Amino acid sequence: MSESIIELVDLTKKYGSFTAVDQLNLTIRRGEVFGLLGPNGAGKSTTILMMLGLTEPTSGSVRVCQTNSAENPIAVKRRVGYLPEDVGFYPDRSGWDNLLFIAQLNGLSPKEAADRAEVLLKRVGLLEQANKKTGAYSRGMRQRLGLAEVLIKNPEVIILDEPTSGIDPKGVQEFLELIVQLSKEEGITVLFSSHNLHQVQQVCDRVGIFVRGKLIAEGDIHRLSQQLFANEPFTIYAEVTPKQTNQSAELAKRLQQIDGLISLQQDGLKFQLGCASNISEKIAETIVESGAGLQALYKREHGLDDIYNRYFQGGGDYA
Ligand SMILES: Nc1ncnc2c1ncn2[C@@H]1O[C@H](COP(=O)(O)OP(=O)(O)OP(=O)(O)O)[C@@H](O)[C@H]1O
Repeated sequence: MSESIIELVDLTKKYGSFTAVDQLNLTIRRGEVFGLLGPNGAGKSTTILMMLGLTEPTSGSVRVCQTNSAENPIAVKRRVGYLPEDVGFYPDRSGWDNLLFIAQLNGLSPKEAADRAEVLLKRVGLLEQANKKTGAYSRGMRQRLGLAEVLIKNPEVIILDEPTSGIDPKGVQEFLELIVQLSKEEGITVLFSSHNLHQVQQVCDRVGIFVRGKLIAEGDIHRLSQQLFANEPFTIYAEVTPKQTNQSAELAKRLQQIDGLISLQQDGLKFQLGCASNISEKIAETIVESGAGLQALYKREHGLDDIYNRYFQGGGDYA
């Protein structure tokens, strides 16, 4: 197992009597893409600010790249790149000028800065628009330039806070692909904070579900799914065309008698069957024997949206 690069131990942040982050324990390993997932106000940004040493924990500790962020924020800042939700640029200067300025602030010589800026603008797909003023950049272009700025100091970790909000679907896809590439090809650890389940599911190796300052679940999606849906690991979907009236009600009764069927939901001609094992064959047989037409039958693994919804079922506990 690779070394841990972010370690939070009993990390707590209070604003007066309000607890924004509540005894958080989390370890993120080098090279992982970790998704911090949670609704608005869950405490994601506060946790990120503590990782960066930009706000002090009330208690507990946070170490990033083996450095205590509260005690030595400058050392952490040198090794960690942070892309906030909205990056500020000089709007009447070009992308190239903005990037060069950041490179020089990070101590690169003019030659190093120019060389690195060219590599990074190419990497984020902005080389052709490098001379355009950033005031005329789209939201997607701004985020890609922001990523280039973050990468200029060769960080070991990048922290992205809602990086794709407001970008069009194609731009989102390109941005997500870039993140995966950075992680896989350059071994950069990525912390991706978002409330977009599908994006997190697409790029993250592991996720942490965060609600009201607490981490209520953590792990890879497959394992979380196994934990939560232990009794019904399979969901099988069937679509039928009844050939007689009332046939679908009759079919529902028959399906309910199949061994291994745990739950059945019906929406018109569509059935959703929670099953203890893969009983697709038996389901198909039952439908055909009932005389109804079988239009479609497919099995789906539980995804992050099922996991998230399951945690929020009965809401009061978590939401
Ligand atoms: N400086 C502050 N003073 C008082 N309360 C704060 C402060 N900063 C954050 N909070 C509160 O702490 C809670 C967590 O906020 P935080 O911004 O960390 O959540 P989040 O998960 O990042 O949400 P979002 O996705 O909306 O940014 C919220 O209830 C917020 O109102």
